[in-house]
Amino acid sequence: MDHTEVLKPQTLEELIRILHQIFSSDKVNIEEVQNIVESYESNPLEWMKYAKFDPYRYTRNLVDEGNGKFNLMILCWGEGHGSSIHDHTNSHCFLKILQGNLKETQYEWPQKKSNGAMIKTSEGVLKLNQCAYINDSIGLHRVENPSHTEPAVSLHLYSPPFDHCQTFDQRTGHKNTVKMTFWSKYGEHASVVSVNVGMWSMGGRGNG
Ligand SMILES: N[C@@H](CS(=O)O)C(=O)O
Ligand SMILES: [Fe+2]
Repeated sequence: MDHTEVLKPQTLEELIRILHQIFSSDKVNIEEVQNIVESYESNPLEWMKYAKFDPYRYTRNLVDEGNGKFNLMILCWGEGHGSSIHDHTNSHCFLKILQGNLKETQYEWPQKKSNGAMIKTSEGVLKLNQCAYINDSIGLHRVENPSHTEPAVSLHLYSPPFDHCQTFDQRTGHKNTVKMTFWSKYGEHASVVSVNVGMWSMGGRGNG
């Protein structure tokens, strides 16, 4: 089916329906997904039930499991919160701003035996409703809420879904594998026991 004529989704629910259709086929048209995700106009009333903040780290809140084809989640970034430099485990990563701004810095993969500072390839600020795309062949990135007064909220789609990634030390290029977990699922707070400590190594104030 050709989706290029699809009208702009009027609600988050409609966006999710369209994403299910698109990802039911085996070939993903990156530009098509990016355009549709970008054309949804963020309405906080539609996503606020997923937007759960932690005072110290960004949170990952699962919205939809995409029939096994993708994970759709809402990330909540308090003032100054950021991720470590990381990869995306061979998946597609779409990142849309629902509220505030996020700064994205991209890096080259470090050379196998290198032991020096990682090379920055680009830097930019993503604005409301913008949708960025990255995958491992484009490179690595770090995402930060640059504001010290405003929180930020973003919508992320990963296909295929993954639950671990590699993080990198900016000064040495050394890497670690970390497990990624959800702060909440479908708007319900994940129980305290299921919150894995692994996620803490991804978040923080841009330390990694
Ligand atoms: N890829 C990160 C968020 S970001 O920094 O792009 C995550 O899923 O937690
Ligand atoms: Fe990322």
